[in-house]
Amino acid sequence: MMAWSGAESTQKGTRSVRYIPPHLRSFNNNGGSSFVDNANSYGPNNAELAQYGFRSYRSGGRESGGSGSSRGGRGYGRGGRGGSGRSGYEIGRGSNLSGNQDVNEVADKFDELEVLEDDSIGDGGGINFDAYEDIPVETSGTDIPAPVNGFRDICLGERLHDNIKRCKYVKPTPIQRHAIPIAIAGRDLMACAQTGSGKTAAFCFPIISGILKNVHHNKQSQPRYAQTAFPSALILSPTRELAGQIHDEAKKFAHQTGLKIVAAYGGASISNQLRNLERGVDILVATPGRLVDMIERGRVSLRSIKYLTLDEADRMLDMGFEPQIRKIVEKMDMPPPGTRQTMLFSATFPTEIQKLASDFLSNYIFLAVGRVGSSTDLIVQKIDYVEDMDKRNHLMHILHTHMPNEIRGKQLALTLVFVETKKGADALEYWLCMNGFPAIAIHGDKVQFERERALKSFKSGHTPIMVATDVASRGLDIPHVAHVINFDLPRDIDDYVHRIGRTGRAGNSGLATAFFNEKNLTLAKALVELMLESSQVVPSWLNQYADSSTSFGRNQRSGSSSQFGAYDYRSAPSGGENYQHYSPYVGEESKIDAGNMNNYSHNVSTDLSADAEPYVAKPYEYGESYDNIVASGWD
Ligand SMILES: Nc1ncnc2c1ncn2[C@@H]1O[C@H](COP(=O)(O)OP(=O)(O)OP(=O)(O)O)[C@@H](O)[C@H]1O
Repeated sequence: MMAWSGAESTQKGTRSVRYIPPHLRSFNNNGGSSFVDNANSYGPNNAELAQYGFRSYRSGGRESGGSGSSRGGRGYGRGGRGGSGRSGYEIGRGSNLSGNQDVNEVADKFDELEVLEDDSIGDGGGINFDAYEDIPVETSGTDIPAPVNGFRDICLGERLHDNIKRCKYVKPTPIQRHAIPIAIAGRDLMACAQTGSGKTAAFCFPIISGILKNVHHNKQSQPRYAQTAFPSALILSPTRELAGQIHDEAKKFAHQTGLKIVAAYGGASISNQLRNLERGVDILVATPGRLVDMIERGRVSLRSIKYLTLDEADRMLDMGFEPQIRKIVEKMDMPPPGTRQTMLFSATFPTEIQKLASDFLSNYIFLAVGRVGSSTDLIVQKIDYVEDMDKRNHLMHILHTHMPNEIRGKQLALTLVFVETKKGADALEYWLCMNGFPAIAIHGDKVQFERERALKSFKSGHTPIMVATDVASRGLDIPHVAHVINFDLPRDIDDYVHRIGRTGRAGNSGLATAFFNEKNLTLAKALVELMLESSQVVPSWLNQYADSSTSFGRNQRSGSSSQFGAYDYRSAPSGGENYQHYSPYVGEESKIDAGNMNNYSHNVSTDLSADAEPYVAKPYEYGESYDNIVASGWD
């Protein structure tokens, strides 16, 4: 029996208590709510769902003998598992929203897009540049090239300029204004800028432009060994989905240039990827595991690499990925720093990672747009105190409040819910669907086909709620994500920054709600500091938790703070030597309330490392219901 209280109903002769969210209690009087007819139905009624093209999943669940309980996350392999190819709920049929639109359509039809003149696109080409007006920028290093105001101020080549217009990018974002001239000048770069601020273009444009300028030289210098590919540029990403996204973006930027961009990531057919490589490759976008595999098969050589980029660089160099990145960068045949150009990008850059990263760089420039690791003011952050046992109830309340109302453009606003574990993601997805909320889960235990289908279904609005682990926390640029909910808060504030950064992108506003309780105590201080930096209202109870907690705040993490908190570790008096190592994984382990959280397994590595080198950590000894900590879904 669910431990919810509220209105009462009679079921099978016994008095049972069911929960009705306060704001929906009036529905009883109106007679329009499913709450009146159905003791276990908490979702919006069919009429509400139909309005958006959804078919309620609720009745199906009950007919199939569902107890209405939210327990029992196992064995409900709807759709995704076993490959029936359909989710239990069917959404979007006949919808006038963008439900059936293929999300890749725009990329596929790029050819047909007009190259508009600047003044016909409008001021910001869809980006709210006012939001970035006052952002402080700090650069350090020697001989720093000056920033530019417009794309035309840099000689990127006509074809690239045309493609920039096709993308409707009128003005460079601040990170682009500063990073592109630095990269064009051939300098190594460690760049930190807020989520959704255009870092992808900031590293893609100089690479594309640089290869195009040297195309003749590149062709001549490329050894012509059969079957081995010699890319000129390598872009590494921590997740398969992000690699796919960067690949798609780079293809748009390199449209009609003749450059060949190939993606190589795990979970997808290696033979197809190898075939693509055989046709030639200038820019290879890869996840580390699949790349190592290809190199070891002799199908890729890194000896012609002139440009190396690590996107989400701090993630790529943390404990999950670092050995593999070192192998790729230092132990294969890649030219050394100084010979190749290396660029590292992320929204967060803890100092210890900066130190590691400097091994890969030569005389580099450090660039921080905004404070290192800060979140953008465009995201309204809300923190609710919610005990574990109340989380679902509270989530439902929030979804009721927001979901039926919000339409962004022509599409229903999307909600992204982050949970800690893969099983937790499946369990919550199931529970939401059982309660009439169209949800789909994405995590590292799903096969790639399921992951891609989940993402596509979410992006298109077919399934406007996605429950995700950290596999979806970084880099993904999904339009219309209006709300990010941290159902389970991460243990690391940087992960929080990346998660909430799935909304409030490209100058748009967004909302991020987090469920906080005493288990998240170690995050309190950093959370308060982050919120204050981005002008958020901090609840007084959270301030009290922050004051009482002994956790590290952000300043301690970054080792120093300058005017606005940007920080190049080289500028510390001891070159960063006095930095206190901070690991979110050490100390207080998050003990998950298995009773409430339904088949949660505690996994010490975040789900992002599912795309990396097999990483086996010590299992927590919480009892038999917890699995060994072996991340799966390796490349
Ligand atoms: N100059 C520009 N004008 C208009 N839109 C832009 C411009 N630059 C980037 N964008 C758009 O802004 C969005 C965010 O860009 P991008 O995904 O590169 O952000 P990011 O900084 O890499 O974010 P994250 O830190 O989450 O990886 C994308 O939809 C991109 O197309």
